[in-house]
Amino acid sequence: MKKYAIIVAGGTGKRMGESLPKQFLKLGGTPILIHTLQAFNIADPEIELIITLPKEEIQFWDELNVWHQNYITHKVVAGGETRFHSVKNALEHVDEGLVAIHDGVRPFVSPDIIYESFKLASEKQAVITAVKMKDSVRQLTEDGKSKNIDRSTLRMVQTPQTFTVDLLKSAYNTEFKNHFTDDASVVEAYGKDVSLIEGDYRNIKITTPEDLVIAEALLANK
Ligand SMILES: Nc1ccn([C@@H]2O[C@H](COP(=O)(O)OP(=O)(O)OP(=O)(O)O)[C@@H](O)[C@H]2O)c(=O)n1
Ligand SMILES: C[C@](O)(CO)[C@H](O)COP(=O)(O)O
Repeated sequence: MKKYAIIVAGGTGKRMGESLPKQFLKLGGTPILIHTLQAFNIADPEIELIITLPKEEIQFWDELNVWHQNYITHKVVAGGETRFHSVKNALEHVDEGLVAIHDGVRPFVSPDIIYESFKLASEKQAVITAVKMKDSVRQLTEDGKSKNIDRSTLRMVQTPQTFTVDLLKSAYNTEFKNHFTDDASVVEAYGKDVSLIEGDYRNIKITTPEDLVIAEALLANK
C-alpha cells in the first residue's frame, strides 16, 4: 500500500517570537525541519514526503537544503492561512493508500511511532498519537472559579495522525472551523471515530522559546 507523509511547515511561528519561522531554526546546527524530514526517511525511505511551506519561504528552503546537503527526496507545496488549509493543499498531491500528517516542528518522532501509526491505520482508518497528562488539570467555570478534572480521562494529542487517503480527503472536503486544531478534529466532524496509539514525551512540538532549550537537550541525549 502506498504511504505518504505530509509534513506541515506552513506556519510563521508567532509564539516563538523570532523573525525566522521556527521550522528553520537550528537544532545542533541543523534546521528543525531537516531533522523532521530525516526522522521519516530513516523510519521508512519508501514513504513519499510532502512538505507545506509559507509560499515566500520556498526559495529559502531550497537554499537551506543545498547548504545542509539534504538530499532526501520530497515535494514542496505552498501552505495556506491555517494548518487546516495547508493540509488541504497538500492532500491534492496524494492519490491512494495511507497518509500521515506530522508537524514539521516535531523533530523527535521515533521510527516505532511512525511504523505503528501506519500499521494501525491500515486496520482502523484513523489513528492518532497521544500521551497521558503529567500535571493536574483544572477547567475554568463560568462563575469565575475553576474545577479539578480527572486527568486519567484526558490525553495530550501529538502527531503523526495517520488515515486512509480516501477518508482524509473526504473529511477535508469541508469549510474551516475554529476547533480544527488537528486532523483528528476534522475527521471526527466528518463522523468517523479515531483510534489512539501511545505517543512519546520526547515527541515535543517546538512552539515557544523554552522548547528550543529542551529540544537541544533531547538531541544531545538521543
Ligand atoms: N498555516 C499554517 C500554520 C501552521 N502550519 C504548521 O503546523 C504545525 C503546527 O502549528 P504551530 O506549532 O501552531 O506552528 P505556527 O502556526 O508556525 O506557530 P504559531 O501558532 O505560534 O504562529 C507547524 O509545523 C506549522 O508550520 C502550517 O503548515 N500552516
Ligand atoms: C496537531 C497538534 O500538534 C496537536 O497537538 C496541534 O494541535 C497543532 O498545533 P497548535 O499549537 O494547536 O496550533
